[in-house]
Amino acid sequence: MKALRYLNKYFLKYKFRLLLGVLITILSKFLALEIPQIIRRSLNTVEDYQNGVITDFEVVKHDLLINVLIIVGVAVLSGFFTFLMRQTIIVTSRLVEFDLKNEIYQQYQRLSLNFYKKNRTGDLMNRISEDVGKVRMYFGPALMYALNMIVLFAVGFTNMFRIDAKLTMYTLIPFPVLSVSVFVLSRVIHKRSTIVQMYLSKLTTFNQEFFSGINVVKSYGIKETVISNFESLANDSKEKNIDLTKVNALFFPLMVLLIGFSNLLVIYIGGKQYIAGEIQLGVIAEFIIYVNMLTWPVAIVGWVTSMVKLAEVSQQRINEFLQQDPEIKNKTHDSFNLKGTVEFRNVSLTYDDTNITALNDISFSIESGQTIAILGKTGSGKSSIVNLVSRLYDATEGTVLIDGIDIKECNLDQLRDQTGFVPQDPFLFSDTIENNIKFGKENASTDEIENAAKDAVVHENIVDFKDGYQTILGERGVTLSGGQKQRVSIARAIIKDPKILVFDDCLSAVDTETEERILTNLAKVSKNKTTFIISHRVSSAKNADKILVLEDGKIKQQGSHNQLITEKGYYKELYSQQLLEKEM
Ligand SMILES: Nc1ncnc2c1ncn2[C@@H]1O[C@H](COP(=O)(O)OP(=O)(O)OP(=O)(O)O)[C@@H](O)[C@H]1O
Repeated sequence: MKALRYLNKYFLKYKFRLLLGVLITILSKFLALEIPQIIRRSLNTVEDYQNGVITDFEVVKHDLLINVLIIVGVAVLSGFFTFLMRQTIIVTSRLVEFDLKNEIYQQYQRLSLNFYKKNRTGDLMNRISEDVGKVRMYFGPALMYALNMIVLFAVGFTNMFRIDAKLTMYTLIPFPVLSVSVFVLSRVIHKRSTIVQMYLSKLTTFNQEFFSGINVVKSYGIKETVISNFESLANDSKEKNIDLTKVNALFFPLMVLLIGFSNLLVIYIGGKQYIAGEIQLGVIAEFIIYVNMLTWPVAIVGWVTSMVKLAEVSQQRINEFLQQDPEIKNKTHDSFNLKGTVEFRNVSLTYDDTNITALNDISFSIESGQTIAILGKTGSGKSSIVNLVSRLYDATEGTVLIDGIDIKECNLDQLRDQTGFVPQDPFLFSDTIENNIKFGKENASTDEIENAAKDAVVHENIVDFKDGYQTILGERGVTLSGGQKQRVSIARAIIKDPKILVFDDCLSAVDTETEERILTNLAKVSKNKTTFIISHRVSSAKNADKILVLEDGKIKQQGSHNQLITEKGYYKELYSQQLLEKEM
């Protein structure tokens, strides 16, 4: 129950609604328990008439009519209260579900990139859907049934004892057997449903990865392997579901058997008492109704226990995420006027999941408004530098300074707000091109959008589409080429008009002519902006104020284009090689 304590704040938040629900439940059960008593009275009246205690048939008829009307009235009222009970308690559980989902989603937004690398997407989705669903069952149905049971028991048994203590004792004989067997069954059900849940998670993750990697699956012709892997996973899942169904199937017959046994006892013992003249016929009828009314709540004890247990496991899984502190914390919300000077002072970065040292004692600086190009072989650490500038990661050693202030002391939201980042592998949402660009500036005008697209040299491509800027991308619509995607995401960064612009190898998929045009536009757009350009091409770097050449996480060369082409090393080699390619 420890994990579920987390939810107490929601009990407090919705206390009035819940309290109302509790009152309504009590009232509805009180009403429902009136019915057996009225039936007892009716049968007793009939018996009294047969025995000559009541002689006037009209009195009997009148009594019976009144009782029937009361039963109908009570049933309607009890139904109405049951409706209200659901409206209060179940609706509250839906509100809690909504709050909890939002809370988890907000936490997902706060958590750092490392968190997403450590946890699989299927698992992240399951916690926000399946697990929250289980927790809702604790808040809604479990609470409602538990309340139902308590009221039915308290009132029902009091009534029974008051009428006939001996018959009540006999009637109760099967109840302990019932509760123990239900409890044992529920435990087995609980264990098996946890396994079923685990397999469901595995299937979700498998499918999610399959859909994301559909291109690879198709192009590598590994359809058969994927189908067979899916089949084997689905088969395991089916086996586990059948295991669960088997115990579930035992549940109902067991209930019917025990209810039948209790009924038999009432009829046998009650019958003997009736023959002995100790009770009237109506009491037997009343008891039979009680037995049927009370057996289900006993069975539900086990069900509720298992619901609470499942909710506990789920809440524990949710808490694991909710209680995780983001690795990248925003220490301050003080606003600052970002100018864009960036300095790396003896910075090293080791990714803690892979233990790879991507950067090793890096020092350089760049003034506000300047452009820096970073070149180097693949894996040399280029992206890692810009990851630190956007504070997607924190340096393991050394300091990154923005405007002379340690980046960890800067307002993170503002820093990211003032940074336009075009990643190596751009991501576009399944939305219109316009909205994908506007993502950089929500209230951008049509002119601003078009200008950004023109600067990114993608406007001509967009207007060629039938729906122009309203063209839907992704799963539901058009698939852009790699180069078009890169340029739409460049437009998204440009429209943001940030202080720091980062282009992480985002011109790799465009031809050199388009690259030239984009670079010319960027030179204009990035005036007064600090710009990072990561590239494998000298053409992207040559106009930069400063060029860094990285090798194995270290700065090998540093300087301007004119300096570096005279220096022996990677840059000169690359320059000569690319010059040769151009001439050929
Ligand atoms: N998020 C990460 N987590 C763990 N290791 C990483 C991560 N990003 C990069 N690395 C590792 O750090 C090293 C440097 O990678 P980085 O992406 O900075 O190189 P790069 O020069 O940008 O390469 P490329 O030109 O191929 O994009 C590589 O060995 C890579 O495997």
